[in-house]
Amino acid sequence: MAPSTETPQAALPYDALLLYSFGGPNKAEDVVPFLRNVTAGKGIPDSRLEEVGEHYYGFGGKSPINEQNLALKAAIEAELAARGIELPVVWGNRNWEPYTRDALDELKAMGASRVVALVTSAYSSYSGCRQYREDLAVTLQGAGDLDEEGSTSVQFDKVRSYFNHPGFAQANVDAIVDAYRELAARDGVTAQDAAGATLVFVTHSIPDTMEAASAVSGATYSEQHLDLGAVVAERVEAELGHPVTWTLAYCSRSGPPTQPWLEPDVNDLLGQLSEAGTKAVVLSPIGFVSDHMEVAYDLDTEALATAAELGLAAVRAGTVGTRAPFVAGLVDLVLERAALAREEDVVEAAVGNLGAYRSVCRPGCCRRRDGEDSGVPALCSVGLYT
Ligand SMILES: CC1=C(CCC(=O)O)c2cc3nc(cc4[nH]c(cc5[nH]c(cc1n2)c(C)c5CCC(=O)O)c(CCC(=O)O)c4C)C(CCC(=O)O)=C3C
Ligand SMILES: [Fe+2]
Repeated sequence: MAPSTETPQAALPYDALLLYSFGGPNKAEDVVPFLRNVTAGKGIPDSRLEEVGEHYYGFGGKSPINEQNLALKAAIEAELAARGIELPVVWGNRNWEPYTRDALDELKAMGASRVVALVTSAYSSYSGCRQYREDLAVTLQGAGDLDEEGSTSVQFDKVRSYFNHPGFAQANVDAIVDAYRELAARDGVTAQDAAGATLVFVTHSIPDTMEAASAVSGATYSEQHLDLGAVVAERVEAELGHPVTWTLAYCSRSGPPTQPWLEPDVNDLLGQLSEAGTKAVVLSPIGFVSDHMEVAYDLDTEALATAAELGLAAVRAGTVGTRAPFVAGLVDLVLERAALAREEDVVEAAVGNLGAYRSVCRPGCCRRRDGEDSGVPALCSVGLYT
């Protein structure tokens, strides 16, 4: 943890931090209502929903995501306390309890009037940016806390997309280096095979239309991953002391088969690597911040089984979770957002070539489809319907 160099007021003008996440079911009875919340109006085929339901039932109907968010909340609170910063943290989710509305009620009960929101998605696309900003606006609207001019009884600002923040990058480097060491220590894996393992970054696939629309934020969703991947791979090489071949693959595709989504799927990619003579892989879920169901099922269950069938030695690297560089980085980002709100000059730290993302979203940022005006309001941009 960083030494206490801040003042208790370092987070002003904010009264509270909203840790804003996806949510997931806690028990078998929650699964269907949760999936209904996630997919309302999204045109996902029933067959896909039944299949995803089975992924959850295979884990007793309980997603690990809620406990992981509580752990992250505790880690952020500890980091704030260690730096002597006074800022209460409230947790809310788009798709399950505690809902965004529960968090809003809690914030109002505390008397909070300015809140900084931190979403548990590192990259900029509809799913990781605008969909949260819309949910916030619609929730405030439903509570009678937002008028047509965009005035709110509680004012929300958002921490920028942080995929290229140094803390997120470093926590991923550390997790990948650990994974290479685990691979080298594994029975039956030669030192040469472990050193030659291909580094496969994995992220959530999105429809091509969503990928195209994400360009408004500065670079597309996939380009953001490639930019970070280059930095992370270079640091991994430096730490391991040998070259590393890396690539990017996708998981968790849904939607009808006729709709193009980002490829290659991680399972297909493993097949291609194996055919080309690769003996070992490290799978790094850099698209996710914790080991939730998309990681526990799509990677640990499915992709590791594919690797085993192919005879590939494979280790799945950890997500950033509550690793110290990540948590410290999140607190740095909150303080950066506060300094921007106070209109102070700040250094917005970023690795790679894309530069720091905007804290106030550009008009048209991260729509579901290019040029589409859904008519849904969204907060944390220059206008309510921009
Ligand atoms: C980019 C992205 C992230 C990464 C960024 C981030 O981490 O936020 C992410 C995370 C997550 N996605 C999750 C779960 C689901 N996502 C679904 C569906 C979809 N995700 C999409 C995108 C993303 N999703 C998209 C474009 C769809 C299609 C529908 C739509 O256009 O919105 C569906 C419906 C069924 C299915 O088709 O899989 C489920 C159940 C969980 C919770 C896991 C748990 O419970 O532990 C988490 C963290
Ligand atoms: Fe998802």
